[in-house]
Amino acid sequence: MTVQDRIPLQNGIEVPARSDSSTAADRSSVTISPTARPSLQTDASAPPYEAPCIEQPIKVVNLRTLEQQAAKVLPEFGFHFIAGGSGDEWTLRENEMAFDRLTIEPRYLPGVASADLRTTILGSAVSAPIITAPMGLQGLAHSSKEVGSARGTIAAGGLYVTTSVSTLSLEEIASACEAGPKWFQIYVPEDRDYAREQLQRAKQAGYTAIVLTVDATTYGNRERAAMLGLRAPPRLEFGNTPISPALAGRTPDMHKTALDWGDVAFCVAETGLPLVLKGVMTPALARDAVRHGCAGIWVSNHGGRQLDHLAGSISVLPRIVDAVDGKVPIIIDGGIRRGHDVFSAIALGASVVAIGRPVLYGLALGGAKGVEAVYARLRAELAMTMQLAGAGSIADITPDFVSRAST
Ligand SMILES: Cc1cc2nc3c(=O)[nH]c(=O)nc-3n(C[C@H](O)[C@H](O)[C@H](O)COP(=O)(O)O)c2cc1C
Ligand SMILES: O=C(O)C(=O)c1ccccc1
Repeated sequence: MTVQDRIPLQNGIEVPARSDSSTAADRSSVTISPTARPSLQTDASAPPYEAPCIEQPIKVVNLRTLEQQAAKVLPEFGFHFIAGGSGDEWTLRENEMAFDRLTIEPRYLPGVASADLRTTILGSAVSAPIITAPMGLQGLAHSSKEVGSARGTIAAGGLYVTTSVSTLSLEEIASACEAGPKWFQIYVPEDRDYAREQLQRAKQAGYTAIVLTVDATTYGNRERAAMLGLRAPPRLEFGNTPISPALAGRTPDMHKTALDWGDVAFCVAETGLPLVLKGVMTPALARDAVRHGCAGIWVSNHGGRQLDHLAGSISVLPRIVDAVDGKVPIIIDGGIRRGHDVFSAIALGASVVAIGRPVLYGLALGGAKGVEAVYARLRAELAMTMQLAGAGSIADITPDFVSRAST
C-alpha cells in the first residue's frame, strides 16, 4: 500500500502526490506532539512555507466545493492542516453527515415577502446568524493572515473571533475589525501572568467577550501530515508573544492542561467581560456553565480535530438547548456548509452558527474578498431557504421546521 492509499478521501478530494524531495529520515523529525505543549512541531530543515497571496473576489458555487478549489492553491501541508481532523476523522465526517440527516418541513402560504436575516448575539448586531470561528495560524492560509479573514468577516456584517494562537497580534486583528464586533478566544497559557497579560490586552483592544475553549487540553491525534509525509514549515509565527519584559521567552502555545472552573472564574475576574464556553458537547457541562455564570454556550467538537468519535455537533444541540432552557445564547459550529444547515441549527435552538474551514478556503482563494464571497453565498442560501420554507425572520425559525430524515 502506498502512503497515499491510506489517506481517507474527503468530499471526493484526491490526495495530491508529494511534491517535496525530503528523505524518510527528514520526515521522521516531523512529528506532531502527543502533548498539548507545544501544539505543532516545526521542521527547521524544510523549505520556506509560501502561502497564497492573491486578493480577488471569488466565485463560490457552494461552500462544499470550495474545499477542492482551495486544495489547488494551498501548499499541501497548509491544506491538510486546515482540512484534516483527528484519528479516523469520523467526527469530521459526522459533523456534515448529521446535518444531512435532517429534513425541512416547509410552511407554505405564510405571506412572507422577503426574509430578514439580521439578528444579535450578546449585544452585537450581525447581518445574519453567521460568525467566524476562531482559527489558529492563519498565515498558513494566506499572506494577509488574520487581517484578511477579519476584514472579510466584518465587511460581510459578521462577528470575528480572534484566537490566542493567531499569526498576527490580537491588536493588529482588532484594528482590522475596525468598528465591527469581535471576541477573543483564549487557550489559557500555563503561566498565570502571561494569561493575565493576554486577557488585559484583549480587553484593551476592544474585544467584547472572551471565548474559553475547553476541548484542547492536549493536541488531537492529527495523522494526515504523517500519513502523507508532509513536512511542517521551518517556523510557525505566533503574533501574541508577551509584551511585558518580565514575561520574555514565554511561548504563546504553551497551554495549561489542567483547566478547571477556576480558569473560567479567572478569565471573568480579569476582564469583567461575558465569557462563552467553547467545546460544550453535553447537557451536563452546559448546565454547569450556566451555573458558573457563563454568558454563552458554544456547542462544538472543534471541527473534528480534537477527540475523535464525539457526536456531530448538531446531534447534541437539542439536548443542550433543553438543559440551557433559554438562560444564555447558544452558538454552534462544525460542518455548517449550506443555508439549510444554518436554518436547521437556528430551528433547533442555536442563536447563531460559526463557520470555520470555509472562511480559510475563501481566504486562501481571494484574501478578504474571498471571505466576503463565502459569507455572501451562505447568506444567500439562508435567505432562499427562509423564503421557500416560509420564515420571514430569524425569530420565525421555530423547531417545527426541522425533522429527522426518514430514510
Ligand atoms: C485550521 C483550524 C484552526 C483552528 N484553531 C482553533 C483555535 O485556535 N481555537 C479554537 O477554539 N478552535 C480552533 N479551531 C476550531 C474552530 O474554531 C471550529 O470549532 C471548527 O473549525 C468548526 O468546524 P468547521 O471547520 O467544520 O466549520 C480551528 C479549526 C481549524 C480548521
Ligand atoms: O488546529 C487547531 O484546531 C487548533 O486549535 C490550533 C492550536 C494551536 C495552534 C494552531 C491551531
